[in-house]
Amino acid sequence: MLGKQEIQENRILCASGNEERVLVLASSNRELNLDEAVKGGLSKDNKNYALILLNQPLPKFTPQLWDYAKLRLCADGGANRVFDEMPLLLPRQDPVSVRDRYVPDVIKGDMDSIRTEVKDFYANLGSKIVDASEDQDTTDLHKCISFVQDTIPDVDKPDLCILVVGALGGRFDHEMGNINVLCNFSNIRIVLISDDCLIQLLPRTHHHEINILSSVEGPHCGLIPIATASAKATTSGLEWNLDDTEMKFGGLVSTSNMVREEKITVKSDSDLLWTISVRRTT
Ligand SMILES: Nc1ncnc2c1ncn2[C@@H]1O[C@H](COP(=O)(O)OP(=O)(O)OP(=O)(O)O)[C@@H](O)[C@H]1O
Ligand SMILES: Cc1ncc(C[n+]2csc(CCO)c2C)c(N)n1
Repeated sequence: MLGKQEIQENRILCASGNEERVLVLASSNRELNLDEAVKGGLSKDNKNYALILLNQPLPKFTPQLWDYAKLRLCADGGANRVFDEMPLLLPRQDPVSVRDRYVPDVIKGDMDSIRTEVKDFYANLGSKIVDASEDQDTTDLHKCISFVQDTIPDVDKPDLCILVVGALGGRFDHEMGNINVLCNFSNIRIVLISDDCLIQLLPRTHHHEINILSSVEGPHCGLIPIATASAKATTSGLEWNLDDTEMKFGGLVSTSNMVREEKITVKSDSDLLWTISVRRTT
């Protein structure tokens, strides 16, 4: 019954305790936002997110997300991106020392995209290399999420969040595969982040309260039924709210909606994707 569902606060990306969203601010104003994050209680010790980097151009705030992550994984060719692009994202630092400092904890995938020199480089610096080439039925992102799920101690799981960069804006089959992973692991808080938007799954099992940090995100947003039609979805805080409204492909899906309040509430009888734009100031 919807009325009895537990409320799931969206604690992905807000100021105190929701620092990843603050870190996304780095795309517009790095100094201010990191200050803000520290004021919000940010320290390297209280992070509980894993960062997964895919084989796509790295968003410009990747170094900030990296610095505060508890575990950093590259999905196969994602390691090439860290090797090639981290020095470019930090142009004022010595490229050799950037490479030596930004070493993934884990590289996992079917290993058909990572270059040998990159694999050897990170293996020598202590990365755990997991060759899962025998599995040709799940994507490298899926393999990495499984790794996190199997590795994080149970005590940390309730707060676990996985941030994924490089999931959007590329090949459509890959993008759909990446979104499918949100559905494969609907019990884990996974956020796909790009320079343009965030995407996460809102499972039907919860009522959701999404705290908007309007200095970094919005106003454009969307709610999209993903696995099946939503017979009834109800929202508050949006320009075009739903009121026990049906949503389905071939009918209504809520795109080009706008955030109107700091807190958005969502309930639905089927899983929905929530997406919101990331602000650009440059
Ligand atoms: N163009 C893209 N768009 C979106 N996601 C991508 C894209 N390319 C790669 N990825 C993501 O990065 C992960 C690792 O990429 P990589 O190129 O190593 O995968 P792959 O399995 O070798 O891909 P391919 O299907 O091209 O053989 C993929 O599992 C996917 O999640
Ligand atoms: C029905 C079906 N379609 C596509 C693939 C191919 N595939 C899906 S994930 C993956 C691994 C990519 O690293 C590969 C090759 C499959 N196995 N089954």
